[in-house]
Amino acid sequence: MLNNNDICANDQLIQAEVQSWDYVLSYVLPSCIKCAIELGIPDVLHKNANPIMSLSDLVANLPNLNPSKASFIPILMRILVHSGLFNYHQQQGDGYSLTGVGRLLLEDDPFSKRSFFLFAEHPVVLNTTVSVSNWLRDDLPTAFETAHGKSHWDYCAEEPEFSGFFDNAMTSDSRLISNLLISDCCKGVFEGLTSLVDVGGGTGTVAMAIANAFPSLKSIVLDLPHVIGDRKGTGNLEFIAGSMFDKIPHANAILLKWILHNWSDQDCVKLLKKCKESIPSKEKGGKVIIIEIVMEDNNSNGSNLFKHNT
Ligand SMILES: C[S@@+](CC[C@H](N)C(=O)[O-])C[C@H]1O[C@@H](n2cnc3c(N)ncnc32)[C@H](O)[C@@H]1O
Ligand SMILES: COc1cc(-c2oc3cc(O)cc(O)c3c(=O)c2O)cc(OC)c1O
Repeated sequence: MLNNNDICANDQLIQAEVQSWDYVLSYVLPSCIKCAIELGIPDVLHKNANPIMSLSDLVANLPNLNPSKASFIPILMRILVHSGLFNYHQQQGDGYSLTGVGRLLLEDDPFSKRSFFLFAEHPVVLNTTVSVSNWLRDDLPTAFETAHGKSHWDYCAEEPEFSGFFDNAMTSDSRLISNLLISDCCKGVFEGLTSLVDVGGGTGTVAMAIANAFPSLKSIVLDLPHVIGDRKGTGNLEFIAGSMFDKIPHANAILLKWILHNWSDQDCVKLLKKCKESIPSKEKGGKVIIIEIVMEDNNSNGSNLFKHNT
């Protein structure tokens, strides 16, 4: 007969077993989200005249689905319903609709996270994530270099397809943050400035929003040549190709959005010194505006580890 200690031990084992299956299968959801995006499921649901779309209509409207695979769509939908991306409407005979999070997978939603999901599931990124233990054993600075033999930025310069995925992911966040930056809550930071360099400004989404909101402010995007490409500025927006470690154009202010987290402390100090050389003193209005994820102190329990700070 089982005593109380055995029952406790059994309960703990069952809990551990359940938890471990969650970990083993945690790869399933991101790959199902990628699959749904690539099949066009969120966009087909969104474009349907009725907010609830029947399974048969959904299957019939998926542009690239091989008819022999139609019976697998309910299984995919079940996982995505369970994860809160789609609603399931049984009363209406197996119907689906988009949830609030599901809307963020749409191609033309202004706050779409779609390109971030596609980037995170790109084979180059997946190969990086499975190389972390090798990286901890070798002496290379990043897991990306362990997996691919060169830095993320050199790889991007040579592989336009991957670079496009990365730039699109960054652009999607920039669209969201730009709206916030030029809103009442943040626009004071830019008032009175006549020039600003968005260092590592990517495809220019943030600089463009600032240039449009502040017509008397010249907004310059500095990024690597493969990112700037043949982008041409207009009016008060300019694109400059170059390395921020070589030369940063002079301006009243510098914006560093999602830059410092990619670099070691020593590189950050080097970069911040370069920034200082390119702006007037604090007394004369010079400023460096940093947008980064700020981590709580190491002693916290991690429940609010990530905070967006401006
Ligand atoms: C994480 S992304 C952030 C892009 C953009 N600021 C944003 O938030 O969407 C980092 C950017 O830094 C650029 N970058 C990397 N090394 C650079 C360098 N040496 N000089 C200029 N830009 C660089 C990358 O090309 C990329 O666009
Ligand atoms: C936020 O700025 C950056 C994000 C990322 C990045 O990188 C990875 C890498 C990975 O192996 C899996 C992932 O899901 C992601 C991301 O989702 C993600 O955002 C990378 C950066 O520079 C290389 C960033 O600056």
